This record gives sequence, C-alpha cells and structure tokens, in this order.
Amino acid sequence: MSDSSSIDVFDFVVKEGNGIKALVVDNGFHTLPHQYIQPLEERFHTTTTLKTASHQSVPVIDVSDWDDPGVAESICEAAIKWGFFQIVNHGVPLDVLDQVMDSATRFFESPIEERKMYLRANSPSETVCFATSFNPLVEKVMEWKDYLTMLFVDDDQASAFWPPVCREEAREYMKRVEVVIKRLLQVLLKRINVKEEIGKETEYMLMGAMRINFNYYPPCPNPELVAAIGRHSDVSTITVLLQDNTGGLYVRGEGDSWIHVPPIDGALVINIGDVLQIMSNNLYKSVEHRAVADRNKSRISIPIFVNPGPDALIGPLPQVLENGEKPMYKPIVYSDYFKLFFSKPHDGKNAMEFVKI
Ligand SMILES: O=C(O)CCC(=O)C(=O)O
Ligand SMILES: [Fe+2]
Repeated sequence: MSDSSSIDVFDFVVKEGNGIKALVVDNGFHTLPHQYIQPLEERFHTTTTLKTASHQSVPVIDVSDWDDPGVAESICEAAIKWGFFQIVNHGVPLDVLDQVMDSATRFFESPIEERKMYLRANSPSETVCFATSFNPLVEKVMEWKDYLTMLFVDDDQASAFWPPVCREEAREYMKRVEVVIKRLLQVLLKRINVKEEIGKETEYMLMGAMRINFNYYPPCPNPELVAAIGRHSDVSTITVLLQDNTGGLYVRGEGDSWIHVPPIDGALVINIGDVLQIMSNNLYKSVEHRAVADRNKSRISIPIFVNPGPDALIGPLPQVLENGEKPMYKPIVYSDYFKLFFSKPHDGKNAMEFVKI
C-alpha cells in the first residue's frame, strides 16, 4: 500500500479493525494521516518540557525488604507526592518480565488475520479484545496505538480464550505481580488506618477485577504532532506497568512540567489510580500521564490495571474520615465510574469531576 493510494485510513484502521501497526509497519505507510494530528494545545514539546523538568524524577524504590519501615515510608511518600514511582528488586523474576514482553511482541507480530480474531466482533470472549486508539468512535483525534486487553476471570477462561501466543506468559506474569500488588496495597492502606489483613470483601473492593493490556505504539514520522496515549489518569486502584527500553512515558509534575519515566531494566512502574485517590480522600494522588511515540522504534508497554470488582461501592474509606475529615467524593458503584471513563475520549482527570463533592 503506498501513501498516495486513496485508502480511507479510518476505514482501514478502525472499521476494518486492522489497527495502526498494520498501516504503518506492516504496509509501510510513511506519512502521518490527518486523523492523528493533535490540536496545538495537546501537542507535546519534549525538548522544552525536558528542559524545565530536568531536575525532577519520580522515585525509584528498592523493595527487597518489604518489612523495612523505610521502604513503606518511601512508597507512601511517593504515592502522596508523585502518584508514580518505580520499584526494583520486587521479586518478580527477570525472565518472567522478559517472557511476557516477548509474548506481547509475538502477538503484535503475528499475522493481521490472527490479531483480528480478537476484534470485539470476532473475539471468543468479551473479556479479550484487540483494538486501536482509545475510543475512536467518540475521539476527534485518534491515538497512535493498538492494544490487546485481557480481563482475568479465572485460569480456565484464560486458557480457553487468551491468544495462544501469549496466554501462558501473561498469566504467569500476572500471578507473580499479584504478590507485589498485595504488598503495595497493604503498605498504602496501613498509612490510611486500614490496619487489618486484607480480607475477601476489601480484596473485592480494591482488586476484584484485574486486567492486563499489551500496548503497542508504532514508530511515528511526526511524534511531536500525535498522542501515543493522551493525557489521562487511570481509573484503577493502582496500575503496575512494565515498559520496554524505548521510553516515552511522561507524568505530570509541578505546574505544567512533564517528567519522563525512564526505562530501567527489571523495574516496574507503579501509579496510583483514581480509585485510591478517592478512597484516601485525596491523600494519594492519581496523576495525569501520557505517552509519546518514538520516531524510529516501536514501543510496547504492559499495564496491569488493578481495579475494584464491578459492584464495589467506591468512596472515601470510613477509616480515613474517622478523624472528622470531610469526604471530598460521593460514593459511586465502580462499574458506573468505569463506564463513564470509557464513554469519552481521554481528557485528563475529567472523570473525577463527576464524583467530586
Ligand atoms: O504506555 C505507557 O507508558 C502508558 C500506558 C498507560 O498510561 C495506560 O495504558 O493507561
Ligand atoms: Fe494510564
């Protein structure tokens, strides 16, 4: 397919479900389609931003000793100040990280017919979906990304429905990361007065629905004009992200600065989602972030969204309000919050406005 051919990009990428990688990488389309050009105010000027942000970076925390009070302190401080941090020595074996990253690469490198077997219309299960951009039917400008999303229901469903090229690796990775997630949540909850072990009910409220995504951002001829992923905060409790060595994740710092989260071999990026900001009544921050495409290389990132179960009622926790603090948010059933987020284009922290008191 040549750039001068008269194909309709929207039809090819979205309606036929081929995605942006099929256009740019598989078919060698070299010019930037207009559907991806962001309005001026959303464009990202890495050089100026990096200059203003060069003195800042999100903390990197060594968690080899979870029982060290200094580790807990660093985690909570980072969650309060930055909403983002990286952890190293977390106990998830490096080969498990490599294998899940390789399996994601295999998925996106598999023939387009195989990827398309997971389009919403074709997928053997509604919990598995291959798609492009974020919400192309409501977006004015599309995001430079394809993704595979897999909601974990149980091992039988994962073995039956997740793509064979990545199902075992994704499952193993999730299992290993779950141990880390529980540790992190325990530490973060203790600081807000939830001191008991996390029981079944609390577990449903914090992590009742775990979803793993494989994000693929193709190389882009004009990265400064597009959003690989637009400004947003996550609607999770927390998110655990594994990124390859390309780089491109930016987090909002003070004022208008954007801070790069550099790839570190073996590290996991942790961020606080809206749910934990709401539950902690604004102590922990769910911070805006975005991803920028690379001019020469593709990039893969693998977030695990640790979400509440769909029926969980989300609001500031009673333990947080014990001291007479006023609630800043009204309670909402999690599935309603989730739907609200996915019904619109990415738009910063807009979803939280809906539940603010
Ligand atoms: O690719 C990244 O680094 C960020 C991905 C992200 O923010 C998301 O999927 O919610
Ligand atoms: Fe995100």
